[in-house]
Formats: sequence, structure tokens, C-alpha cells
Amino acid sequence: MSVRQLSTAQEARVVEQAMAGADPDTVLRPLLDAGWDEQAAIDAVQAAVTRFIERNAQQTGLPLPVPVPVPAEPNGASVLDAGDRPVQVLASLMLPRVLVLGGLLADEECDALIELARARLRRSTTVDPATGGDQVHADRTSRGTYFTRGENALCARIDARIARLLDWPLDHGEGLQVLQYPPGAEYRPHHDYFHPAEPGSRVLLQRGGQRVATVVMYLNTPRRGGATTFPDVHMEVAAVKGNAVFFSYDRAHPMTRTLHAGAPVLEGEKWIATKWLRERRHD
Ligand SMILES: O=C(O)CCC(=O)C(=O)O
Ligand SMILES: [Fe+2]
Repeated sequence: MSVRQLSTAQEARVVEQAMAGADPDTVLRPLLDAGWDEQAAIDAVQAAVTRFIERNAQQTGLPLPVPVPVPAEPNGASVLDAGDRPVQVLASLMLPRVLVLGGLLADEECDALIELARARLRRSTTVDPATGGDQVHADRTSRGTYFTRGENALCARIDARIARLLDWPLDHGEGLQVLQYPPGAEYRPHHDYFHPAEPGSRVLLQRGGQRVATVVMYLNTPRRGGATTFPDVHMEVAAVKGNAVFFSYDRAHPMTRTLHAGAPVLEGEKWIATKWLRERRHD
């Protein structure tokens, strides 16, 4: 069976509706009413939207979007299944795509992760744009450590929980990074993707491709300060023990509005665990 094509007017309507965030049923309804077979209508709508995205990317010079984890639909379930634990959806934003999650970790898991990390903390580094190696940088005044994937039973459990929650293969995730921010420490605004133009990114991209999403888990509740902020949209996520913030970026570009920061810790300290998700297998 040949792929049925939309008329120019139908295609324009589909793109307009998709851009306005219409749900799939609304977009498909006029085609079904006009006698289209359901699968043919879905294929035609998908093809139209893909063509639009490609044209738009070409015209604007933007990179093409890649698939990212989609843990929740707009106005979907309030509680997500993470396999061994229910996780609450506390807030959701479409651009940037941000989900604030409640109860991703149990209190005891937060405490245990802190204790495992405490023994091996080092001053945090950032990626050296020239080489892709690590460098100590004033933008990042925390101390931290990395665990390899599944390094111990607790990390393995958290790695598996996140893979299940995000429906993203376990081996596409980097190992957990745990950070401690003492009072006054912060992580200034940055993107988590590797900047394509920087020479050092080549090395990092060879192993697993781009980062496409981040999960920042709060291992304690700082007395004051230490929110994760998204300056492009003036949003703050409060650091609350056991909660997490998920955000995804379908291309390595500021248009994703995923610029974010760890705001200064004003009183007490702040502990987080970060999981970055890659496009491909990260070994
Ligand atoms: O500390 C935070 O809230 C954000 C941490 C962060 O941006 C990162 O680890 O990449
Ligand atoms: Fe970050």
C-alpha cells in the first residue's frame, strides 16, 4: 500500500495544530472523519511533522532533534512507575522540558549514598573545552565523586530505577556523580550537553554520543539556598531530600532553554546525585 499524502492545506493544519500542542486525537480526527485509515493517518501526520522540523532546522541553522527520554505525558499520570518505587510528578514544564519528581529516592538511600561518597570527595571539575579532560574551575565550587554504573548495590538499584522511570536503556546512562556543596558553593549557569564546536567534545562524544537528559537528585534539604535554577525561564526547583529534577534537551543548542545552575547554598550544605543520559551506549 502506498503512503497516502496530505494535501498542502491538510499539512499546514497538522503542523499548526502540532505547534500549538494539540493532542494526537485532535490532529487525527479530521483525517479519520474524511475516511482515512488510522495507521495511514498516523504515518502521514508523523511525516508532515518530521518534514516541518527538518525544514525549520535547515532554515534556522539549528541542529536536528534527536530522541530523548519521555518519562511523562502532559497532564498525564500523577504517579510514575519506577519499578521498585512510585515516583510523584510534582511539576512539569514543556520548554524547557522539566519534570520535578517527588520521592525518587528513599531517605535511607540518600543517607547511604552520602556516606559512600564522603570518603572519596575531590574538588569538582568541569570539562576542559580544549581537550575534553577535567579541569578545576571557579564556576564549580563543589566537591564530588563518580561511581561507575552498578558499582555497588545501591548505585545499581538507583541506576535501574532511573532506567525504568525514563524508559531509557541502563547502559545509555553515565555512572552516578555525587556532589557536596558547602555553604557559599554553587554551580554557575551552564548546559549539560557537550558543545559541538569545542575541540574537547569530540573525545567525549565518541563514548555514547551526546547527553540528552539529566536527573539531579537531592540527597538532603539545605536549610536555605541551593535551588536548581533555569534562568531562561526564571524557574527554581527547591532542593528537597529524595526529590529530583529531570530535564531533557533534544539538541545541543540553547534553544532547548536548559541553561541551569546550582544556586549558592546560603545556609547548611547541599548534596546531590546527578545521572546523565546519553544517546547511545556509554561504556
Ligand atoms: O546543583 C544543582 O542543582 C545542579 C547540578 C548540575 O547542574 C549538574 O550536576 O550538572
Ligand atoms: Fe548541570
